[in-house]
This record gives sequence, C-alpha cells and structure tokens, in this order.
Amino acid sequence: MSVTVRVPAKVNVQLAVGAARPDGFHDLANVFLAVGLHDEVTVTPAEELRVTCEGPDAAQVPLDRTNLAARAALALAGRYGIEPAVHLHIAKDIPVAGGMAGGSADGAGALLACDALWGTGASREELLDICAELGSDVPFSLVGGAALGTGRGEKLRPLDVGGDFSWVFAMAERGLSTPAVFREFDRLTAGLDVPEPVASEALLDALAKGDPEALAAAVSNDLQPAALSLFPELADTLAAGSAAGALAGLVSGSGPTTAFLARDPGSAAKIADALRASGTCRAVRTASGPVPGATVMGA
Ligand SMILES: C[C@](O)(CO)[C@H](O)COP(=O)(O)OP(=O)(O)OC[C@H]1O[C@@H](n2ccc(N)nc2=O)[C@H](O)[C@@H]1O
Ligand SMILES: Nc1ncnc2c1ncn2[C@@H]1O[C@H](COP(=O)(O)OP(=O)(O)OP(=O)(O)O)[C@@H](O)[C@H]1O
Repeated sequence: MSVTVRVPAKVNVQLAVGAARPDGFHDLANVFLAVGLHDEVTVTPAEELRVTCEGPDAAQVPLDRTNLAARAALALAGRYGIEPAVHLHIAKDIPVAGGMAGGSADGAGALLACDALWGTGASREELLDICAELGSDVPFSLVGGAALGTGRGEKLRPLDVGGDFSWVFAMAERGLSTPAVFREFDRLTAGLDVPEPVASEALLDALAKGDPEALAAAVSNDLQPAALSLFPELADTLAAGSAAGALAGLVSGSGPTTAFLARDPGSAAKIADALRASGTCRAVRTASGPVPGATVMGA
C-alpha cells in the first residue's frame, strides 16, 4: 500500500522583512499564494528509510536524511514511536533552490503522506507544529490557498481571495541560498532603521477582490535588493517580463525565480513566450493561484 500527496509551490506577493532577531531569524509579514506547480510525494512501506527523486532538477536534491521529506518522516515517527521504515519518492516539478518552497512542499507532503500511511491520528495543529519545526515555509505548504505568515513566517492566518491570478515564472540559470540572501539583506540594511514588517492593507484588499491590477500595484519583496545584489542578471529577466506586458514583476521569496503577474491566462502565455525568446532565463512556466495545500491523492 502507498500514499501519494500533491503539494503546490508558493509565490510571496508581499515579503516585508524586519531586522535580524537574536536567534538570527527575521520577523516577517509574508503574504503567501499557493500556485499550480506541484511536487508529488509517495510513501511506501520499505525495509528502511530511503528517498528517491525524479524530475528535471532531481540531481540537485539531497537523498540523505537532510532531505526535508526524510526529516518530516523522522519527526512524525519520533513523536509516535513508529519505525520510519518507508520509501519516500518525490516527483519534483517545483524548481530547486528557486524561492518557491520546493523543499518545504516535500516536507509537508511527506508528513501528510506518512500520517495517512501510519494512521497516527495527529491533529491538524500537531501537524502544523511539526511543519514549523521543519522550516518557516513548511506550514504554508500544508495549508495552501493564501495566507499571511508572521513570526518567521510560520504563524499563519488564512486570507480571502476573490479570484484566480495568472502568473509566469522564469527559472534562473543557478540557485540562490535562502540564508545567504537573508545575510545580504542584513549587510545592505546595516546601520539603517529597519521598520517592523506589516502586511499592506491595499494588497490584502486586492487579493480579496481578485483584482490583478490592484495586486500588481501593491506587490513587494524586501529581499529583492539582496537577491539582485547576489544575482545582478535577474534585473534583465525583470526588464524582459515588464517589456512583455506583465502587470508586475518581482523576485519570488529569496529568489532567484522571478514571478510576473498577468492580466489573464492568455496574456500570461504571451509573456511566457516573450521571456523564453529573451534568453534571460533557463525555463519559463505559467501557473495560477490560489490552489489547495498538501492533498492526499485519491482520498
Ligand atoms: C524566503 C522565504 O522563502 C519566504 O517565504 C522564507 O522566509 C524562507 O523559508 P525557509 O526556506 O522555510 O527557511 P528556514 O528553513 O526556516 O530558514 C532558512 C534560513 O533562512 C533564514 N531565515 C528564514 C526565515 C526567516 N523568517 N528569517 C530568516 O532569517 C535563516 O538564515 C535560516 O537559517
Ligand atoms: N526535498 C527537497 N527538495 C529540494 N531541496 C531540498 C529538499 N530537501 C532539502 N533540500 C535542500 O534545500 C535547498 C533549498 O531547496 P528548496 O528547493 O527548498 O529552495 P527554495 O525553494 O529556495 O526554498 P524557500 O522558497 O522555502 O526558501 C536545496 O539546495 C537542497 O540542498
């Protein structure tokens, strides 16, 4: 018997970053939107814990116990005194080290899949606690839809969204490390007064109304200057998307994937073609959101 869970990628439509805390993390006002690019995690009983991965970026995914899917299985097994003898297979479509929470998606997916396989009876709150231990983005991967993340991004408040938003994602030639981007944010803001992060009312309103023009006017990412500082060529991709008619373009989370908001799916397809022709990125995908969080398939 095996269980498969499908988990979406995310884009941060607002990422407000506060000053570094004593524990090294940063307080955030992090507005997440789950979009229709998915990984699938399949868990099957096995002799011992094993991870395999397939997909275009599979070679960059660690298959040892540092893989977030393995860490999730170990965390749940540890809590319930279960032997974590499972094979975790990841069918990966979310770009690796792209700022789209690919690893976090696999952590949330493996947790839900193992929970279903083992029948632990864990509550949603318990699962969310384990997610928060695994990483700041992991709780959102479980929940999906749209949510405001505060604290280090793990405390979630679900948000109303009044319609579908069409996006184009441009994958970069190489990845960026999330801790390195936060360190660069610290360097660029050293000596400055970094304000408390707050969610934009205009942005929450635009989401609630499902209004792409209003959302485009309100999107922001405080990590974008840091990502551009470490990866200056991303400015060329942003310029190409803007020239192709995107309503807004921004770095997704810690990057280096760039995200472009389009008026509708037809416009997204045209922007995607123009970005492909621009030669400023490795690959281009379109997706819309919000979509549901981690979901057991066939359930
Ligand atoms: C950039 C975002 O993707 C936006 O959604 C997240 O803030 C990052 O979430 P994540 O990849 O799940 O990050 P974690 O695994 O929790 O942390 C990785 C590293 O990122 C930095 N980090 C992360 C989250 C946060 N609020 N402040 C931080 O400074 C820390 O250096 C941390 O050691
Ligand atoms: N299941 C996994 N899939 C991909 N990377 C993983 C996984 N588990 C651990 N990693 C490690 O995490 C690093 C970051 O990968 P990931 O794809 O999660 O980045 P990301 O999408 O930028 O994350 P985020 O948006 O949450 O900051 C990888 O370079 C890899 O070493």
